[in-house]
Amino acid sequence: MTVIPEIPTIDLSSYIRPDATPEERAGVIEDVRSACSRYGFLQVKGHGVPLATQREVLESCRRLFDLPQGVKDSLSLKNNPARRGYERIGEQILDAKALPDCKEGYYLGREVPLKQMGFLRGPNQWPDLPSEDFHAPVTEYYEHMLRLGNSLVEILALGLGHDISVLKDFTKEPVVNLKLLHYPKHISTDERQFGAGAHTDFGAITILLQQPGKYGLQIFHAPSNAWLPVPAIEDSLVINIGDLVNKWTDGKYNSTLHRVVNASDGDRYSVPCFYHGDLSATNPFKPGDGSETVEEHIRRKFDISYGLTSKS
Ligand SMILES: O=C(O)CCC(=O)C(=O)O
Ligand SMILES: [Fe+2]
Repeated sequence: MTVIPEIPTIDLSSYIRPDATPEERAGVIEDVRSACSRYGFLQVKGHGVPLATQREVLESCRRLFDLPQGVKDSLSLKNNPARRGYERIGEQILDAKALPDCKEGYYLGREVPLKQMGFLRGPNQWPDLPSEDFHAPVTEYYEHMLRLGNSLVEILALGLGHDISVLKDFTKEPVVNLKLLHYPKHISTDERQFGAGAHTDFGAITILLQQPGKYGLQIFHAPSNAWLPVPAIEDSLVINIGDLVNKWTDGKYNSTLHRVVNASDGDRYSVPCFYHGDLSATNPFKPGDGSETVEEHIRRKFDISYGLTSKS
């Protein structure tokens, strides 16, 4: 009988703490390496993101998605070359064999001036909510994601046997985007309906905050041919490898198929943070391998999932 494993939980404080010893850091690097090569998924605690900040950003999700539909639609990502803003229910198709996703979302990222606007970079679209209810908590969470994302890519590179200097171009001006998500209660009886259809993430790595207790995320475990639920535990963040790192490591670090079916008895909120990296970077682990740039790779996958053309 195949034993269905649990996704490992790793305490990152032994790497992040300024006084962590080289042995402690090496232990974390090895644990992350093993989790990435076995599952492509892990959970982390000791990540340094205050619990109050996590709670506030989830509250901000609720406030945003509670706005009237017309207000949300006026902030649509489809009118925005930077792809910042609102996605309505059914607007994204993550699995072409399933029905459109039963979720609504909202993309945000680093504030880039209008004159430098381009794919995945530009000014954010801010909803008309008091700053303390939305802008401030979301920005605070975002700053933590930047810091944590940078530590994680460092840990990944070290685990692959590289010096962190290989990340110079990749982390120069990294595109790191947040997506606020809302899954309404799952009421469909159609087995092709998911909150998020089965997919792998497009970028380098994803850091996911789930609303505590609101199960729904499942990852595909190929050896046991089973979908494993990922626990939604307070103060625990889920990290997963995206297609870029999968490609750059020839599958050594796997981007694992996952999907969401809201298993709770009500709304479920979550906040993935997609660390894509500098858009002009290519494979930091094998320079000059002729691979696509980060931008070419993400643009292709992202725009297809929204039925957008890849020109603007
Ligand atoms: O909501 C979740 O738990 C996961 C979302 C996800 O997989 C994604 O947005 O790529
Ligand atoms: Fe995902």
